[in-house]
Amino acid sequence: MFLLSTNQDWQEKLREEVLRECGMEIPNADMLTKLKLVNMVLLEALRLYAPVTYLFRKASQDMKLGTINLLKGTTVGIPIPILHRDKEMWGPDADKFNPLRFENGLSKAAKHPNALLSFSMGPRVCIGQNFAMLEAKTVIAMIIQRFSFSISPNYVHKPIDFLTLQPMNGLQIVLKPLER
Ligand code: HEM
Repeated sequence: MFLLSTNQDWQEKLREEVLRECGMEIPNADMLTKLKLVNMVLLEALRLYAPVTYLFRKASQDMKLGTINLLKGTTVGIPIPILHRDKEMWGPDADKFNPLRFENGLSKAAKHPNALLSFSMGPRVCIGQNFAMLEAKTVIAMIIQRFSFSISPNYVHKPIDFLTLQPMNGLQIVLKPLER
């Protein structure tokens, strides 16, 4: 909602897509798979503001990680926001909101196919990721069908890691009902 409020052009593109694929209906599974732009915007939001900011792993044995020697029992913290804004990995516009980077799919968006770590990866990957994406797509689609929205002048941009990443003083959005 924050990124669509501050990028009105994308809000309008998403509204066109949602109204084309769903009309004013509650989106069903078939419709949701057709919401490509909504998906791209959600992936870009998960890149710029990953809700889980750190992954922690413990070395189960002595090992070499790249050039670093890790002793058994060492805890490694993986700072997702730093990796998600790495210009070498994502390109010079890594700090910018650019959903088009996901145009050719998740694995082609960055130099490494698994660069997006919002849901982690490997054996402990988030088991709720497909559900979370479907839920978010449905909610965004249903809001965008009914309202245009912008950020309130009272909003102060202070993302804070409080178990998950959140806006420190809330996210004040101004909603305007769309006439249909
Ligand atoms: C945007 C929403 C979500 C995000 C960003 C997210 C992110 C993550 C991340 C990063 C992990 C790995 C944590 C780690 O290994 O340290 C994880 C694990 C997990 N997530 Fe999610 N998650 C989301 C939604 C959900 C939902 C909706 C469910 C359940 C319906 C769920 C269930 C789980 C479970 C059970 C694990 C543990 C998997 C394991 O360790 O084997 N998540 N999630």
